[in-house]
Amino acid sequence: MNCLTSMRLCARHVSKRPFTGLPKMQAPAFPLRQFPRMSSTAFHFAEGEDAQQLTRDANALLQQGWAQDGEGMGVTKTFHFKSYFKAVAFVNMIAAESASKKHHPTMTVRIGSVDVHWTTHRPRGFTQKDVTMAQHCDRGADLMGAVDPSQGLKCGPTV
Ligand SMILES: C[C@H](O)[C@H](O)[C@H]1CNC2=NC(N)=NC(=O)C2=N1
Repeated sequence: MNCLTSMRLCARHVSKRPFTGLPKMQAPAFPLRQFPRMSSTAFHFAEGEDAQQLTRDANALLQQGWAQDGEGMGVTKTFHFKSYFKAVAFVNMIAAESASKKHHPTMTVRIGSVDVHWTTHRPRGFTQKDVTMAQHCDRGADLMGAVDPSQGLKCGPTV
């Protein structure tokens, strides 16, 4: 054991080494602000919205299977159908209401399902319009025979 590996202080080395202070703090692997988001219940309401009313409505939508989007700016839900034709008919039903209300969702159509996302672009955020349109989707889905996810048409071989 020499003077560097032992815990004993060696006057020869201690005196020759300049004091460099405490070891530098290591930066975290990623900036703390980019830490993965915990699931959050904070919606970003657009300017001018009635926050109390919108909070009640947003919570009711969450109870109906809607989920907050990643930014808290809107809500998303996937509707399932037994045929592609029904999925497309559902999209058209939403499209008709969107044209009439001048409020448009982002939709992804799959063989037996439709993803719907409601948010408001101007003013930016979640609004009563998104709530009204999401409620319209739920009513339309019931009328058009939306099914449980397990019953929806899936791509691939049937077993
Ligand atoms: C002029 C027109 O009514 C606006 O651009 C509408 C169109 N559709 C819209 N749809 C959605 N989702 N958000 C909007 O802010 C919006 N604005």
